[in-house]
This record gives sequence, C-alpha cells and structure tokens, in this order.
Amino acid sequence: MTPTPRPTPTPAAASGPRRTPRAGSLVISEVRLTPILVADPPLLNTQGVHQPYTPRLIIEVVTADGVTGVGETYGDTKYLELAQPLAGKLAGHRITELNGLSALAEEVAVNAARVENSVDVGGLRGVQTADKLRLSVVSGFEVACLDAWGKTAGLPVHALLGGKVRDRVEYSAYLFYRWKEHPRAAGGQADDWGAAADPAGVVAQAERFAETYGFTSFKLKGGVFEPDQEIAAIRALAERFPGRPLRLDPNGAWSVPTSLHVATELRGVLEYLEDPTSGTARMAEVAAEAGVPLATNMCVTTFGEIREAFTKDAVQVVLSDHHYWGGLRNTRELAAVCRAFGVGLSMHSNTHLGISLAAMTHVAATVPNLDYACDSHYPWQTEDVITERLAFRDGCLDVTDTPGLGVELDPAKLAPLHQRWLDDDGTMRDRDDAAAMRVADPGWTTPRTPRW
Ligand SMILES: O=C([O-])C(=O)C[C@H](O)[C@@H](O)C(=O)[O-]
Ligand SMILES: [Mg+2]
Repeated sequence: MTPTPRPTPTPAAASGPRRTPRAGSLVISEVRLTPILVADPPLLNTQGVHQPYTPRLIIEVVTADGVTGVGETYGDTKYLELAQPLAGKLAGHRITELNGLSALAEEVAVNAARVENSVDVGGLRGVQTADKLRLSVVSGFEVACLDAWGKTAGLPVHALLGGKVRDRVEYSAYLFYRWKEHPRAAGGQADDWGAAADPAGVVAQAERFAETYGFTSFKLKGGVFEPDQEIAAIRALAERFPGRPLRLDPNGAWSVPTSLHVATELRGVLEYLEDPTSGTARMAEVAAEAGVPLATNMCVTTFGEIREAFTKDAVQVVLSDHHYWGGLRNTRELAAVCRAFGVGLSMHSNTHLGISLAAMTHVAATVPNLDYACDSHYPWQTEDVITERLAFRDGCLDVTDTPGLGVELDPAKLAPLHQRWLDDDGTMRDRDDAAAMRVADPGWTTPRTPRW
C-alpha cells in the first residue's frame, strides 16, 4: 500500500477567528480531533479481508462553558484531511447551528485526486464524491454538537430530534465468513470466535450471536464464496432459525443472472437481498424479476441518487447510515423521502464504536418507519473509547434518556488507540481490504465486478 501523507498526528485545537464567548453560551471554544486505530477481526467480504486495525476519528467539541460533546466518523486519511480544516473553522460557531456545518465544510477544498473516479473501500461504501466525503465528516461534528447541546440543555439527543417513538431499537446479528486469526505477518489480535467458512461455521456463529446478544434476525455478508455455497449457508440458517428474518449481502458482486438465480433459490427465505448487483440499472433489472425485496447501501447513498432508483423501483429498502448521509437530521429527511415513496428503511453499519452506535440508536428511536432491525458491527469491535460498552438485550438497545448521547469518552481508553495510530507506518491508516488480503495471498487483486 502506498504510504499516504500524514495529517497532524496529535489532537488538534481549533484555530481561526474567535468570537468572544459569553457566559452560559453554546459557543464552541475548542475542537479536538483524535485519529485512532481499532482492532478488527479477519472478516471476509468480496473485496478481501478486514485489516487487523481499522481507522476511526473521534471528535470532541468543547463549549465556552466547558461542556464536551463527542462524535465519531471514518478515520481514513482523506477524512482527516477534511476534518482538520473544518475543526479550524468552528471556534466561535454555536453548537446549535447544525445547518451551518455543511456550509462551513463546503468552504474546505477537497483534494480532487482523493475522490475523482474513485470508489470507497473498493466500492463497499458506494461511489465516492467530494460531497459525500464532506457529509461523512460533517456527520461526526453534527453528532458531537448534538451531544454537547443535549448535555447543556439536559436533554437526550433523541429529544433534540423531535423525541423518541420507541424505547428500544432492534439490531440484527451481522454474520461474516472469517478466518480464525489474521496472518502472522499482518499482526493484530486473536479472538475466540474461530473460523467460519461453511454453512456449519455460519450457523455456529449465529448461535453465539443469538445466545450472547439475543439477536433474532441475521444478516450474512456474502460475495465471498461461490453463490451456491452462500445459498446453502442461508438455507442452513433458515433451518436452524425457522421463521427468523434473514438477509444476504454480497456487496454488488453478482451479475443480473446470478442475482436472479440466488433470488429464485431464496424466495420466501430472505427478508431482503442486499445489493446483489452493482449500480441502479442492474438493481432495477433484478428487482423486476426477483420476487424478493432488494435493499441497498451502495446504489442509494446520497439524496441525488434517490430519484433514479425510486422511479425505476430498483430498491425496496434503503439502509440509512448517518455517516454517509451527513448526520442524524439528514437521516430523518431520508426516512421522510422513503416514507413518501413507500420504500422501506433499515440501517447500515461499518466498523463503528460506541459513540456512533449511541448516535444510531438515538436517531433510530425517532424514525417511525424504521421497519427493519438495524445492522451493527459493534459485537466484532472488542475495543472502545467509552467508559461503559453499550449492551444488547434481547437483540435490542434501550434508548437512553440521559442528556446528550448518554455515553462518556474514556481518555484512558482513547490514548492507546491514538498511540497505535501514531506508531503505525501508514499501513493501517487507510482501510484497504484488498491490501489486507494480499498479506495472505500475494496474488490477490481487487475482484472485477460482477465477480460471479
Ligand atoms: O452492508 C454493507 O454493505 C457493509 O457493511 C459494508 C461493509 O464495509 C462491510 O462489507 C465490511 O465491513 O466488510
Ligand atoms: Mg450492504
């Protein structure tokens, strides 16, 4: 992997013109950005395998009154390059001026080479654009401001979004084919999950998820093995967990005929088939014949992509993700558009920590038409930066009424993860699942699409 230019490595104080804060004010006096590397198991997807450590960015906004709000977003270099100048513009900004965050982000130039003709993580996050990069960065700042605002006002974040419509948010088990451990040359930390490379391994993983967390719906990350092997894994899950909602997501790895083959085989078994093929046109072709609802977090990831996808009836469910969509309030706007078009809403997840999980839960609690259990990678993330990990009960998280997000940053947990980022030679600072795969298989190249 080519080493990338390093951003300022230490937590950065906001700089730039300051307005004079007044007592009891909601004015931001300082912003701290802390890039970290978080342990990630060897989870497989169609691009390759997760790196032993994955980058995240922790954002703290501090008001003139000394109230600190926390947010979290992607931590790859291109996100840091945008977050740093944006942080510099925030001194004197009020934490309630959430709409103004996007305008400030637009003042920050995006390095075109980072986004032109590019897809993110080999396409797992859809097509990359400067706007999308900005939205992902803004999302972390928006959450931090909402947390600080909630703490100042004595209100939970869901109240600032209009109030919760449910007390618990349901999550699904996110099953992955995986290796027992990362190759020795890659480093990383072993866990006790063991390998999962066939239907029996997938079922065993699902059983542990069900027993430990109480999840009752299951999603398998596909696009790893021949489609028929993945069909067999879903059938094995259906047999072990009769009547439970099941999803399969190959991240766009299949052609239209292969997608239709899988849909036909799993009709009546799957709750939805997620991104079987890539691009709205191909999704529309599959949707017309599949007889299974199609979901996406790849071809509808921005407001600009909605019109074509919805008018072509290419997707029946959108997986929202407040990082992609620019924050919690934009997630609610997406929900309103989906409601208007009769399109279902679910929630996508990536390698996030407890701050983002709390944010997801607050917004999910406010959306009346969140029709499906949300995805979460959280059980795979054994490290966190908050004082107390969030705990799933019966597959759900309780919606807290504690002011702000209801989580507390633990500096003692943050510091070693930041030190790991500082010590890294650049190998892990940008997530690259194909590069991680090449450690085990030097001949591996990013698979062409469609792969099957
Ligand atoms: O639902 C999805 O498409 C994802 O969660 C994308 C992720 O990047 C997932 O594939 C992963 O982390 O391997
Ligand atoms: Mg997906």
